[in-house]
Amino acid sequence: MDKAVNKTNLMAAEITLHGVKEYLALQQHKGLLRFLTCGSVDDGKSTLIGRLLHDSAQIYEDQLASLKSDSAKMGTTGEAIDFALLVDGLQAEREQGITIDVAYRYFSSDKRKFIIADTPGHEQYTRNMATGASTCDLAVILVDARYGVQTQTKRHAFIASLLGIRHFVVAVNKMDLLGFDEQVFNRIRADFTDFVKDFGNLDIHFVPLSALNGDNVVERSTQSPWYQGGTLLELLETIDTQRELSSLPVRFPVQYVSRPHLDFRGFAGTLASGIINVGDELVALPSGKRSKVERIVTFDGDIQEAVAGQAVTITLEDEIDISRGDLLARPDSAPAVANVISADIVWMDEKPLQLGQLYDIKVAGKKTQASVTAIDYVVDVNTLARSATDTLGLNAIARVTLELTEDIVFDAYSLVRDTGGMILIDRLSNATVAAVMVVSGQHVNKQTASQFSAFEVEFNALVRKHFPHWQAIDITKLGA
Ligand SMILES: Nc1nc2c(ncn2[C@@H]2O[C@H](COP(=O)(O)OP(=O)(O)OP(=O)(O)O)[C@@H](O)[C@H]2O)c(=O)[nH]1
Repeated sequence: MDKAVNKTNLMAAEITLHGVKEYLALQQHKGLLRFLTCGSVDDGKSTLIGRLLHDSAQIYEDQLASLKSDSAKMGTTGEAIDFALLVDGLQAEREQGITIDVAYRYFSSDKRKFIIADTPGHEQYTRNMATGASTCDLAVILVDARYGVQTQTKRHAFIASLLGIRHFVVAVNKMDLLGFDEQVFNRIRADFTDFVKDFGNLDIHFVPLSALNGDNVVERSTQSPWYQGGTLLELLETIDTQRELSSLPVRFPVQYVSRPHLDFRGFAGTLASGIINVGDELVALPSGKRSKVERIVTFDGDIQEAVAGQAVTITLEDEIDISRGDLLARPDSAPAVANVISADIVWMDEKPLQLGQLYDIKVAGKKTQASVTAIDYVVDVNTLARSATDTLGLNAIARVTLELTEDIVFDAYSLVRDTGGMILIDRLSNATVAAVMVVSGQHVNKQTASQFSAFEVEFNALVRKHFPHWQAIDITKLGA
């Protein structure tokens, strides 16, 4: 007998218990966690996701019936259900060599709603992983207990942390094959912790599990009495990723100006970080004009307080000129402006980066132009070794200097993703060619900076990097 109640039955039971209205209200107010799953081929990612969906009763009756008959047909797991078949769409695509994108799956438990970004683990899919990671708050990194921390594990951890993920769950899978040996688990924990020690302040959890048998996935296992932590689902339900955003400075990128009639002028968007209350003084950037919050309007009516992640429309007491792409912040913690930025980038286009070429750049609803004027270094994603280069190919990760045609309001990506994350777009093909994570920025006097060609700026940067003892000055800072 299956231990999981299937979704149709569970929903019916919950609705009977609470009534339809309460049920819908309950669903609506559950928190949302977006997480990324990554692992190498055969680590058991598909089995784990399938197991998670099944044991948390996310499978409809008809899905379960076809899963049972497919499992019997394939015969890969004997009498048992092959949970990997649940998430096989992606695999089929991979075999056919079709370009893989991120597969998003949705499920919910009593406590939270989840969106899983399931990304392929191969090195050639770095851009897909980066795309998936950019919207996630947590990464589940699968490790096959038999092989421990592998090169791929390190690559995944590096890319996830580069894309701003601070919460990690390392799922040490296939522990059943090693008799749930605590020593194996401890070694993997020590190896992983050692590898990420320079990645900043990370919140890392480790869980020993068997995706195949369901140990410590949703149900607590009797095989690992030495493990005191939560099951994978418990961790996903309880790790707090939201609070951090609310404790950051207020950043409200204006997505559009709402003017349904003459008496209403509101600024709609999603609060990227911080908390806004009615009556708070805000400054509009780049204009620098100030006003106070008059109303915070939502789909469900007015509210007094908006927290990070909420989509709201804000009206101000004064008529000040604000347009799409502008940003609202508190005057005492407003972000800086810059036209020269230092950033980590993931190159996502088949066509290599051209130094000096003008690309469109988009940040928090604002679009302008930028060129990469220097590549400080490119990172080997497998060893993290840095080297010099003058171009970047598909999936390359590098630290670069970008020069923008006008000032933008920005934050470091590590502080606020929405105002520190940008994309570069090819102006002819309109393809997204790079994800940009800002490290720092500065305003450079354009008159002075534009005296120099892109080549001169790049050459100057190379000289400064490789011959620091010459003490060459930074020409981009002249007259700043
Ligand atoms: N013994 C054991 N086998 C497992 C476990 N989890 C997965 N497997 C087996 O490992 C093999 C690979 O599992 P998949 O779920 O297909 O692995 P994957 O990482 O999704 O593989 P790709 O999709 O090819 O990247 C299958 O034969 C699974 O049955 C586990 O916890 N214990």
